[in-house]
Amino acid sequence: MAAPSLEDIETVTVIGAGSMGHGIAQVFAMHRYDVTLVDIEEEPLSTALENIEQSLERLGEEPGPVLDRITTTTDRNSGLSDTDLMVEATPEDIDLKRDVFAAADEAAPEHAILATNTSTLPVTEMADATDRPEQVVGMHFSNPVPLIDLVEVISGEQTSDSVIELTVALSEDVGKTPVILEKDVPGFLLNRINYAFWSEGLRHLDDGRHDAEAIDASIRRLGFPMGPFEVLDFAGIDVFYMVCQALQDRDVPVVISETHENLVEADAYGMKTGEGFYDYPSPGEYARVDIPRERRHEYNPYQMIASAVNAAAWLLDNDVTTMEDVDTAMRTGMSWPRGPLEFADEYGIDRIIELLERLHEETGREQYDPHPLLERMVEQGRLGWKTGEGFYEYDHETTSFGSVEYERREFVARIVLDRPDKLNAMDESAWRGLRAALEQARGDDDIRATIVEGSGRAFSAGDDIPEMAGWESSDECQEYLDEVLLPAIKAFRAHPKPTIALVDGIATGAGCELVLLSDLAVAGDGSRFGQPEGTIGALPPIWLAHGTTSVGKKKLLELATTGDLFTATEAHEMGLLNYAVDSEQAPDVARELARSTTASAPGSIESIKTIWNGVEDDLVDDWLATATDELAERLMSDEGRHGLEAFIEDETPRWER
Ligand SMILES: C/C=C/C(=O)SCCNC(=O)CCNC(=O)[C@H](O)C(C)(C)COP(=O)(O)OP(=O)(O)OC[C@H]1O[C@@H](n2cnc3c(N)ncnc32)[C@H](O)[C@@H]1OP(=O)(O)O
Repeated sequence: MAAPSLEDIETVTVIGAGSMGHGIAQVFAMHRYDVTLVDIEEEPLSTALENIEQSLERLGEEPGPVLDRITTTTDRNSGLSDTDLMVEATPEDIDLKRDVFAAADEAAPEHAILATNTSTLPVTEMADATDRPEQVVGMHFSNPVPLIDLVEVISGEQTSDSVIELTVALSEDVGKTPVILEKDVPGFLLNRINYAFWSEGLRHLDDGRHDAEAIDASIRRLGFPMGPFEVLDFAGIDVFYMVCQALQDRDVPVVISETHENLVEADAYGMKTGEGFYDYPSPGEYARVDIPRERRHEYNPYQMIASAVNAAAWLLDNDVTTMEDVDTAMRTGMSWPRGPLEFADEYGIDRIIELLERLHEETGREQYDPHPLLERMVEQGRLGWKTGEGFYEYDHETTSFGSVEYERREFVARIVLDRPDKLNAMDESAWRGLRAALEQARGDDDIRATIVEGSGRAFSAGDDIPEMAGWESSDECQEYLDEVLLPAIKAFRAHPKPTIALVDGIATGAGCELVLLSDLAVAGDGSRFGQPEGTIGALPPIWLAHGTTSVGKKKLLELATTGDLFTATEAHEMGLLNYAVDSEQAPDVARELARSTTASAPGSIESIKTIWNGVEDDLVDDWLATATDELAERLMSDEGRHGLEAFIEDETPRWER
């Protein structure tokens, strides 16, 4: 039988007055529908009405007209006799649900649609209990129903297309965002991805490598309003336990973590019991957990994202749902700032696979075995932002400026110093290339931040020493400084967008000075910094003129006079870096920093930079000019000649007075 049209649906019967049931009743009643709420006893029904009233008041809605549209009854058959749509919201017990569906099939009019709000059980098995399987559909709301807009619309094996269409229209009519699951797979979309995501976090609590705070801090870092353990505490650790069991029952390879088991055994379900991963003031009383921000780089949150992406790939490759619906569901239903596939494209599909392979090797768990869909994407060059196509398509542009590569990745300009065999030493072509690349980024209104990095094992080892050794007079040196190096430095400082130095390796001499002059800087933990110019008979002009705005005098002079290399941790401690993180995470932390700056108005950022440069110029006065004059002298001195020659000959210079 053809499904009724949206206009034909006027009465809705909700079976079960628990937290989901009363929320569903409220939402339909708020949108023109006459609702009958059914439960086996009076008490849950009166509690449900009280809860609906309170919820409406909190939403600033007048309760009267909405409550007037809700009738309650303990007589299921009479509640169904005149219904256009049943939404079943009873406990997650397949036998119970099949009973409800069989009874509804008897009691409800022939045209009525029978929907289940199950979060995990097979819609098809409920449909089988009726003689109208084509009119049985999954309509999975999210808790709290009045606040979370997602509805998973699930097709059972025989659900008709017109019933799916109608369920989508109904969801939209009550202000919800529907996503469609063409197949009735265990966990549907949300819980399948939630399991993949949360279980990767939970695993670490068992082995003690990371704690809940560190993992929550790292996920918040990506823009999530709450970390996974805060969410589990809020939603109910027991509820997720039931989801895990239901997935297991339906042969999904699920590993329930020991920590999870222990919490459930101890009745520590989270906020509702006052205790879970965190403690709460009293049972049922929510207090936002204080997660220390400084712990946000301890764990790599992309491990959880990668696990979620793998689960999403399974859904896509099995034609269960669409890319857009995966991302919409996680954004709308779980408050992800971006969907898993959007995250994957940004991170790089090749890197997602690398992470998964490592996790698979570490755990042997099937959930981490990279899905063939991801492998096919890599074979096709669909790596995400970096190739202009991943799950989605992007505007992508690459240009070479001599040994400097320019790449536009969404809102970020990526400038790569690319002379890896010379540790990205800055010769004339590199300085000119840097300047041209900055110009390109400057002219692109869509670019909101510029990341400068090096290819290979260095950021940059500094100015090109053989090139410097080729200068024959101070004037030649001065001319180079005035026409090549200083204009590039000036363009770097005056760049209107935030500049972020991303270091993963060596940053010495002018390389270290570029880090000093960048607005923000992130380095991998294996990086080494230094100002060794004195050891080749030269001096570091920018370090001396600008250094004290970041580094104290004693440290600045110690490093300039000894040429000692120092670590990323030391660089961070002395104020040269915003973050020193493990190398694997460094590019992501730099990109996240770039994204964070997009919260500020581009004009404000430009003003902020202008003012800071002015303050620094006042402090620096004309010392940079003095330092470059001095450098030109030094390089032409006997010391300078000897030092440069010694480097080229790979000898230790001998300094005599
Ligand atoms: C005003 C002045 C400003 C300045 O910036 S002056 C330059 C200041 N910088 C320096 O003095 C650092 C010079 N480089 C080094 O001391 C060493 O490198 C490092 C300690 C940074 C790394 O040492 P290791 O890991 O052993 O690498 P490797 O074999 O020395 O270098 C690999 C290749 O890179 C070339 N290279 C390194 N730095 C420079 C440079 N600044 N200018 C030109 N080439 C450089 C080398 O020569 C070599 O090349 P090949 O393999 O052909 O021998």
